Amino acid sequence: MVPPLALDIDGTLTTRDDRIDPRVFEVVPAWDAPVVVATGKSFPYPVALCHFLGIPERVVAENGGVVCADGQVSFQGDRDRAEQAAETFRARGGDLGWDDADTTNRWRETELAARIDADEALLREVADEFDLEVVDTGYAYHLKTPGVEKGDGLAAVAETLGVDTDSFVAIGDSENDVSLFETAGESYAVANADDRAKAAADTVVAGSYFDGTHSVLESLRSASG
Ligand SMILES: O=C(O)COP(=O)(O)O
Ligand SMILES: [Mg+2]
Repeated sequence: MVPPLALDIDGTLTTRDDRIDPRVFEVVPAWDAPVVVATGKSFPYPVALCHFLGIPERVVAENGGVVCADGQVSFQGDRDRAEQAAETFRARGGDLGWDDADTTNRWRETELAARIDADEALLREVADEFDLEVVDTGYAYHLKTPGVEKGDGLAAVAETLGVDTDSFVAIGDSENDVSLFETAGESYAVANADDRAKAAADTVVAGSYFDGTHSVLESLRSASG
């Protein structure tokens, strides 16, 4: 039997140029165990990914802020506080960096994200004042409630599914995956992962992006017989 999976999206299911690797559409729907998509992106993104993969919506979004499994959704984190902090950030000359449509934050319910070229020092200063934290995924800065983590989201999904968290294999690439790695029984960082993710993972694989993820999935599949 293959193990259940907790998969990050950006940097893990993607290519170097931020596209979903086409092999994801072959390998993930054929995986014969639950797959949880655990991301910093807002809720509609992993839901859409599950939909178009043809797999059940088992999702941790917004770094643990939104958790969905078996048709139930729950929320953790204080978006209003993040909004207030963002207002202060803007008043001091900061810019979250999105256009008017702001599809990055438009559907975000528990935190806010800033573009990776936003003023990090100012964002951290303001976050401190509002008792929020800044998480750097390499793709965006997330202004979030401390203690809301992907790992707790995975634990909640695992409980809903009646599956032990220890049986999960997690694969990811950045500091927002550290809690996921700690919660899952076994964890892998892809080669493009940041230092925190690499330090937290049981194994750092040689391949980058989905090449690395694919190699893990292949070896799990052959080990399962
Ligand atoms: O939303 C981000 O910044 C990164 O998303 P990820 O957690 O899927 O890598
Ligand atoms: Mg990632």
